[in-house]
Amino acid sequence: MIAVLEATNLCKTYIVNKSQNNVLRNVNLTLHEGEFVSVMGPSGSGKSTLLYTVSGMDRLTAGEVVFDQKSLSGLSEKEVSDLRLRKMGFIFQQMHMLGNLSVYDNIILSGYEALKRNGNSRSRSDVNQQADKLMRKLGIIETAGHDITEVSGGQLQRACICRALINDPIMLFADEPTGALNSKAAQEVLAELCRINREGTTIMMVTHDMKVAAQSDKVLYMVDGTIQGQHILGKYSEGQGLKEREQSLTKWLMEMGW
Ligand SMILES: Nc1ncnc2c1ncn2[C@@H]1O[C@H](COP(=O)(O)OP(=O)(O)OP(=O)(O)O)[C@@H](O)[C@H]1O
Repeated sequence: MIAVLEATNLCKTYIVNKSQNNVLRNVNLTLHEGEFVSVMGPSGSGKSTLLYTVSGMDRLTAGEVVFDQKSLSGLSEKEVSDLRLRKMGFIFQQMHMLGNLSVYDNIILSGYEALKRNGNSRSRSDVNQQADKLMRKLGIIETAGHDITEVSGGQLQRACICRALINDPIMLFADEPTGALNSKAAQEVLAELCRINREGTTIMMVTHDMKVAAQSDKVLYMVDGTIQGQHILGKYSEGQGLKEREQSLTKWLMEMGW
């Protein structure tokens, strides 16, 4: 199996008012191609910080992250930013859509940015076609011209998934992607993530929701800046054995002190 992401002895320390907060303490982590891994744990245990440091959004204090066989610490800020734009996609609970643009324009924006920076073989019309294809696939094509205030939370989060996929990333990073949604919309978004993962995209997702994590392949449990354990569930096929997966995950989470 090929490793897409490898973090070794990862440390992240914040200094606030001269006091040191060791948020990540020697974390080791490997994600292989095609894996769907959830990160759970108590509030403040460092889950989001882990996601931001391994994806190069935040610099490490110590340790190493190798993404797609490149060490992030050996790259300049610009190179890390280019790598994020081309190879990584991001989905957040606070969706961070631009209010003055339509749903469609929000989706194509980073596609155009990648063209501008890299001048690769794609044209604007290829980006437009990709946006169109993704919006149809995720069932939101009718919202293309809408203002972002004119669509439901579930539609907006599906638009965020389209935006994250516009440059065909090899990996998606999702921080509480269902956190702001009702349970029906959350399940729809999760079903899309599972489908995207089955098509080959590696996913790392932070979630507080056991039902959401139960559909990933593996769950990591963080406490106080370290990974305390992992629970392997295997690949989920829609509609199959979800109850048993939820039961086994709940039992394990209880053992971990959740
Ligand atoms: N930019 C920052 N500057 C200073 N401290 C920070 C910063 N970001 C996070 N922290 C601190 O790092 C710790 C871990 O935060 P983080 O958001 O990673 O936890 P989390 O497990 O994702 O929490 P939650 O489940 O509540 O979202 C917290 O103590 C937080 O206050």
